[in-house]
Amino acid sequence: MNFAVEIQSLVKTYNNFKLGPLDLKVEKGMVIGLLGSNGSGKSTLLQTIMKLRNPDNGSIQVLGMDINQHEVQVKERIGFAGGGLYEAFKQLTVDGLAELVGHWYRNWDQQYYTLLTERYHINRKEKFAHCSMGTKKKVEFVLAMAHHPELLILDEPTASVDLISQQRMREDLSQFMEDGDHTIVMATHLQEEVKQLCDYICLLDNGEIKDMFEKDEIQNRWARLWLSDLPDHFQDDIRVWQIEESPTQIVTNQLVELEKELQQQQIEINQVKRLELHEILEYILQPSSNS
Ligand SMILES: Nc1ncnc2c1ncn2[C@@H]1O[C@H](COP(=O)(O)OP(=O)(O)OP(=O)(O)O)[C@@H](O)[C@H]1O
Repeated sequence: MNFAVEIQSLVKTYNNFKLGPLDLKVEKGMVIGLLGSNGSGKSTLLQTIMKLRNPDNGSIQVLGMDINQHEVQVKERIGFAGGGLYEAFKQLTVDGLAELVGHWYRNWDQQYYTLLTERYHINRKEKFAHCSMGTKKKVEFVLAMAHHPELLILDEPTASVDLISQQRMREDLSQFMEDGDHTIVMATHLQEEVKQLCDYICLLDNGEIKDMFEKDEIQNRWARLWLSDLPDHFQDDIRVWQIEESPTQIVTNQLVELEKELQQQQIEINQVKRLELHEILEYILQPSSNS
């Protein structure tokens, strides 16, 4: 299989935090959302993939090449936004930054850069240091897009960005994905972003991958059911994640199978409600009361 990112046994430690050991494979043509609470290690992971942080252990292949051995060739093909990458050059104007960044990439597209700055209402004459937080995020995004990368690595690309620009970014990212060979790995806290863009979700918890799953599949599996009654033996059923009384409700992560069984046992299902993504994530991060 063709992977855009392949990580094996990655470990990165700080004084009070350890990322990994972690294995991750990202198929080409997919959008992977990295989700997890503040401090779970999303930025550390993305920055380590980009070699902005040195891992203690492990190997990272990006677009089929070892990032350590082929850093320049690999980075030519990646668009990265996040991690305060341009703070060191903050005395430059946006146009000045673009000129600098443009020299790093053979595929730099000045016309596309200009079009994007207009689309996002960015004042190209403004010093980067003077740009608002949201504008800085938009500049990072535009610079990442303007050299037509194959892989986008984005760290909360729309955080602090106004709603209209957020929507435009999502549209631009969807368009970016229309070429089947493109891939996005993005850290996000926004449900809207996950809903509109992501194929897979990788859930990080305290530096470890807690789960990785297909977004549509998981949303079909998790539900809350209101029942007329629940026989005792369901208390120990691993498909039943949580039980509540008055009225009798259960949360399941195996809706189809459980519905079938309840019907066979002639237990009346009064209502079925699919869970929102944030509810599902909360359940996954908590141990099941039936496990
Ligand atoms: N340079 C550093 N030195 C020491 N500790 C660090 C450093 N950078 C990050 N950390 C710690 O590593 C942990 C993970 O941080 P990281 O920024 O990767 O989390 P995150 O999942 O991206 O969080 P958020 O959602 O808030 O952006 C945190 O405990 C953080 O304090």
